[in-house]
Amino acid sequence: MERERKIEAPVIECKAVHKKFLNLAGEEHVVIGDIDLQVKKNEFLVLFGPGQCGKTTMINLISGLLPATSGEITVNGKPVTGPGADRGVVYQTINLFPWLTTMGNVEYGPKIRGVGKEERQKKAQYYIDLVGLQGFEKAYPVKLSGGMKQRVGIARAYCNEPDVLLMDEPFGALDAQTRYMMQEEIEKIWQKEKRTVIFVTNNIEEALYLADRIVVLSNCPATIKAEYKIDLPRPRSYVDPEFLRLRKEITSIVDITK
Ligand SMILES: Nc1ncnc2c1ncn2[C@@H]1O[C@H](COP(=O)(O)OP(=O)(O)OP(=O)(O)O)[C@@H](O)[C@H]1O
Repeated sequence: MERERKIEAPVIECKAVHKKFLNLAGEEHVVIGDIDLQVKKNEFLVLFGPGQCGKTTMINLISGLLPATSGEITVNGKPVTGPGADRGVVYQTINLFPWLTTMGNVEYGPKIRGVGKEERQKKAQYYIDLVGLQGFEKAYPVKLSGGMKQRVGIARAYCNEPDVLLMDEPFGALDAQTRYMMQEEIEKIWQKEKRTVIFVTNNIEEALYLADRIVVLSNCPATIKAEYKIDLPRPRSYVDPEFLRLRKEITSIVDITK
């Protein structure tokens, strides 16, 4: 019984999380209403919502970059009080170090944590191979396409071996074709190297392709509008009738919140 309870304990837990900012006029602007959210181990959770609803703010709160105004966020039972190696973040803006090669970028985290060269480069090579960048270890970001840079960002996040991966519209800046390709890639990577993921998008196809569960957020201030458990077999087809039905249903829910 005790063992079962432990297996079921959520990796990420948000309890009545509330966030407000002061705008330039000094007025309070509530961005996150009270959000309660639990994410299970190795679950691929998609936060889906309209533009400017507060998705990035949620990622910043869970990553520890921003403090919540009230409420509590825990990761593996420990309150989030700032950034930590247990949470890796992949951003839409590809923020690689331009002066470092692919290998240099991917091994960066273990390097600053003092992991020896041989061990960290072996680990980095594993993740470089995992994201399909073998042969580009010595390339600098300037020589890589947008999709390849995002692969480096994913390998870099994975190389820290975090419990949780937070992905904030990682494919939002890519062209449509590359975006489809990267959706397929991230699904394969996650199948091979399971992690607890929170993935932010405002693209319903992307959400349905990737999610175990989609949490639909309302317009700002963000609250949870609806949740969908997505049981479609993987890899998914964008033209599967159930995929298309869910796409229509979820899109209509987002529209009526406007
Ligand atoms: N540091 C800040 N100070 C003041 N207001 C902020 C701050 N960060 C975000 N906001 C405001 O919070 C609201 C939600 O922003 P956020 O970036 O979280 O939304 P989003 O859903 O990620 O948007 P998008 O889909 O366009 O990326 C916006 O109105 C934004 O201006």
